[in-house]
Amino acid sequence: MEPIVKTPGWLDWHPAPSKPRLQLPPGAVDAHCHVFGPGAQFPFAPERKYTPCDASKAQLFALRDHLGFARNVIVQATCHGADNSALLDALQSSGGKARGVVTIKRGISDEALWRMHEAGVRGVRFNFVKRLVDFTPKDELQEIAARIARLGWHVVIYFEAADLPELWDFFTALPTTVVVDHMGRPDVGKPVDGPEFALFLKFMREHGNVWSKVSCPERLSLTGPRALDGEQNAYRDVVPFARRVVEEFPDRVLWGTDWPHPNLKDHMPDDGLLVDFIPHIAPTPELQRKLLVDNPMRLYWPEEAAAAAAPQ
Ligand SMILES: O=C(O)c1cc(C(=O)O)oc(=O)c1
Repeated sequence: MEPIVKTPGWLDWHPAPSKPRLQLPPGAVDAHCHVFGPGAQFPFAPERKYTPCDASKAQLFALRDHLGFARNVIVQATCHGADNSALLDALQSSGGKARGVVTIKRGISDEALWRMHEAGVRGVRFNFVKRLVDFTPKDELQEIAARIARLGWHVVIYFEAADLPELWDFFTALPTTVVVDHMGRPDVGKPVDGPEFALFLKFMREHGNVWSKVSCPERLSLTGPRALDGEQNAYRDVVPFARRVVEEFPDRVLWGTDWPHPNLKDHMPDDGLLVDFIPHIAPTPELQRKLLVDNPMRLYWPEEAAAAAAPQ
């Protein structure tokens, strides 16, 4: 087999993340993270736009325990295309502590979908970020959305803020819960009260089925400071955007580490300090509990969330 060569300039995940100062609420969920390979066992997709380092399920579960999370939601990374084997293997090894979001093509059989459901899959990801994927026709995505809606799954969408106007009609016609990755990548150099972010807030306000991950400050920040060397006030330029979303839509927000942080160009954050970013955007224990426990449990482990809410 050919040796696997990482994309030039690739940054590997932080080798020794700190212990967060924030004590996470019991049952906290890291609701956006990935596994990469290992490439020798689960080859990367031929159509991929980058070749990452390996980031295995064991390494992900070790990070979960180190940071104090109880569960993970593993999202199919684009470097694996529509081959979800590494993700499904991770779900099956998680002892019920991980659920997943896959990428699929229209030819998939009902039986394959059902096997994914049994492994813990609860969503599909539609990606519109051009540097990551080739274009998929909207009619194919609509067909997939209609099929997975019947399983009670949701659609995760990844796009950049400038593309929201063009994608609006497609997104607002989706028949499921819709979860936006990384707040739709706002340009945080623009004002939080400006028209671009106002459109995103309107998207959430007018559509009660739209949720947002308030994740990836390390990707969105233009001025830092970086979550390194004990910095407790990292990525200050992202805070007003994420806090606005958390405060206006406290029951429709999720948070995740985004480990192992694909395609970061200038630094790799300390994941412990990323956790310490959370109180800046969700300042009260109640907001933190919704963001980290109640909301992800309702979406990914609804049977447990319902049982916990039922009168004894
Ligand atoms: O911005 C990115 O580069 C990125 C890539 C991927 C992926 O390749 O799946 O996932 C993410 O959540 C973010």
